[in-house]
Amino acid sequence: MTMLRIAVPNKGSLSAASSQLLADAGYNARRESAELVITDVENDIEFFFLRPRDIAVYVGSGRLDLGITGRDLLLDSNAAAAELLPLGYAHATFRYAAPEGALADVAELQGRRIATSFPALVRADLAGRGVTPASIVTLDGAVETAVRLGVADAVADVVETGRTLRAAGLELLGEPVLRSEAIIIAKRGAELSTSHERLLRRVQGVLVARRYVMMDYDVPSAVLEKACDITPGYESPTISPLQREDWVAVRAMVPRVEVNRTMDDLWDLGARGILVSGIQACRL
Ligand SMILES: Nc1ncnc2c1ncn2[C@@H]1O[C@H](COP(=O)(O)OP(=O)(O)OP(=O)(O)O)[C@@H](O)[C@H]1O
Ligand SMILES: O=P(O)(O)OC[C@H]1O[C@H](OP(=O)(O)OP(=O)(O)O)[C@H](O)[C@@H]1O
Ligand SMILES: [Mg+2]
Repeated sequence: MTMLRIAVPNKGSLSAASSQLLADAGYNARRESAELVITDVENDIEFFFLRPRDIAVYVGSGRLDLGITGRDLLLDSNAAAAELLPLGYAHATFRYAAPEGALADVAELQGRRIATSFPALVRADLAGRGVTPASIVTLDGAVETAVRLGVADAVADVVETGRTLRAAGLELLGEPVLRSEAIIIAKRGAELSTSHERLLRRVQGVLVARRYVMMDYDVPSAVLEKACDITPGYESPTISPLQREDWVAVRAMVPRVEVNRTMDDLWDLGARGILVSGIQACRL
């Protein structure tokens, strides 16, 4: 069996969180310095550190088995690669923007010059709307400045907080073109081997452990059904007997963001001894 080969972002917004995710999944993908390739002998995997924008190209060509990149970068690449798993970080939207008060909606991009680092994505989106721009000006970054410097009338760019846009005197135009986040990709149509699947399962385990906590509580049997409606668990809550009659213990996974509301609801229902603990790792 050949070694699994994975592409990992070497720079930018995706880089640190991707290395952390792999480390949490038990892989030795820590770069001491500027290594371009790291071999994790124990797990029989090679990690190739590449520019996020290039990762879809390598994976689409079949030279690397899997890669971590951004959904927006994948869609802009036209590579023969497909999304396998969203990773829950590097969340951003991709949007049009124009000088404040200049344009009313996306249709008014007709006949305008649009600056972007994602020309294929923009071309496809505008074609889908039947809008023909005068030109698409492809820039490497700091796209927001293109309007002020007179090389474009509007921009299409990654927006997280919107701070960069506002600072450049631009306002959003229309709804987001897409919502992006970090994703794992594979060659389109490729069959997944057991070692691919093992890596995906490990990463999924980390994501679930990050998203959920374990909740334990005691509740009168009379309201058990209502309690289980509040904490349905990931699959199904575990119910155990208590020595105290007419009470049971319940154990269920709860989304981290809902922990406090869930505890309030359980308390109001009559549950007591509510304990919350973190999940270190899991396979579900
Ligand atoms: N401010 C941001 N917040 C969240 N995600 C972002 C942000 N900027 C870029 N991204 C996302 O990061 C991914 C990689 O983009 P890129 O490699 O250009 O990162 P970057 O942080 O912009 O790096 P660079 O410093 O090289 O411009 C893209 O999928 C993009 O959606
Ligand atoms: O909505 P915000 O929170 O302001 O974030 C969005 C900005 O962040 C990224 O820029 P980056 O700093 O990577 O510079 P770049 O444009 O040179 O890539 C992106 O390209 C936007 O410009
Ligand atoms: Mg950038």
